[in-house]
Amino acid sequence: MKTSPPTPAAYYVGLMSGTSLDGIDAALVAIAPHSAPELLSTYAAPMPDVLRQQLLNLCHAQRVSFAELASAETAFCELQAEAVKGVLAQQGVPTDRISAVGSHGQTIEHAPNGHDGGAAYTLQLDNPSLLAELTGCTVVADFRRRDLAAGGQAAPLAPAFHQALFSQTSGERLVLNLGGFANVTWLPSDTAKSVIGFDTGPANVLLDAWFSKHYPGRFDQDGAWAASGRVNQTLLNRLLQEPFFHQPPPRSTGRELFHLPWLESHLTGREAPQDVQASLAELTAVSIAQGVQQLPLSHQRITLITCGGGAHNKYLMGRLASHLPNAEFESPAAYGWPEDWIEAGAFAWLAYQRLHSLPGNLPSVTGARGQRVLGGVYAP
Ligand SMILES: Nc1ncnc2c1ncn2[C@@H]1O[C@H](COP(=O)(O)OP(=O)(O)OP(=O)(O)O)[C@@H](O)[C@H]1O
Ligand SMILES: CC(=O)N[C@H]1[C@@H]2OC[C@@H](O2)[C@@H](O)[C@@H]1O[C@H](C)C(=O)O
Repeated sequence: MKTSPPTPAAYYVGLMSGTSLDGIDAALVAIAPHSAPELLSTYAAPMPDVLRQQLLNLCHAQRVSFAELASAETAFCELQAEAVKGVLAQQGVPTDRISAVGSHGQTIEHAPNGHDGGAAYTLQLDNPSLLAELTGCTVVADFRRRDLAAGGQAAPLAPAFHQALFSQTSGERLVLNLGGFANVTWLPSDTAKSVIGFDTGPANVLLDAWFSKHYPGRFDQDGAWAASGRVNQTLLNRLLQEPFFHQPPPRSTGRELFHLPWLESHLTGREAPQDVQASLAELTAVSIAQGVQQLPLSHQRITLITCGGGAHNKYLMGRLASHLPNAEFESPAAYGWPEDWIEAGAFAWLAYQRLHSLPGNLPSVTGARGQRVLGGVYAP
């Protein structure tokens, strides 16, 4: 009997600029049916200070002009094009080998439940038409709004990719993303069961904001400043009263809720700054541990695959280990995916799903009425 040759892998680029606004990550990914996506090369385009400030001004802005919006969007798309060209040059791959670029865009506001009874929305700044023009690649973009239209939270989307990525391995696992916000994915060992995933709350967003208020630089390297402080239990308890932490899934959040003024509204002004930093790290660790405790874990010991920039924060990882004593921490690098590239990889995979008319969301995670094909296609 003749067997047909295996379908060769197609190349996709995933672009992610997360809520930390530290830069645009580009991942070149080889994807073939029935095998785990393979990471071929990576490129990080750092966010220039001017663009970062422009984007921060747009996040939960009360008043903004269309000219400011357009200027930030154009600069953002130019940086995305630089990231696409950078990741291809790294591997010597010509543009015409790329099936599509999956672009997440920059989240500037996320209100999946609406505000004050208004319509639900999630806003990602992006210009896929310009990106197609600048790169000469097919671009897939606007991944979140179809899930929202189907009654979902539009986030987190990465759990579907986590399932695809780790489907070749067996056993119950958790994937934890420590980005600006933290989200957790439960992959059951029994594949007949549904994946569970949700945002647990802030991860780096408040740590970065409080650090930058006191020191030059964007983040507390290895959590050294937090480690020099002591957790203020009264402050921590006050922060944990935020209703988001007590909502059952599906749930997702963003900068519109957790921002510097939110933190400052809980301070008396008498706290030592380093104690506030330690308490913020504790808030992240405790809210993640509380999220994990809600999961229907079938084993006492659990493998926790940790990704996102917060995985480099030694102090935060130590606090997590202390609140999750039964967890065995594993790096996704063991699967060929270093911790900083999973989210960009997710948007390469979502572009693949779109071009093959396959669903991108998991209704068990987002709460959507059903599976949906996510994103729109912009020809080169
Ligand atoms: N060595 C380190 N020590 C402490 N923190 C670090 C270190 N390296 C990275 N980080 C943190 O990781 C953050 C960037 O993480 P990442 O790129 O995963 O976020 P993101 O993609 O913007 O987030 P999100 O998942 O919310 O979209 C930095 O802002 C910083 O807070
Ligand atoms: C609306 C939005 O951009 N949400 C981000 C954010 O960053 C982490 C967490 O909050 C997650 O919900 C999501 O990103 C990842 C890529 C996701 O959708 O899975």
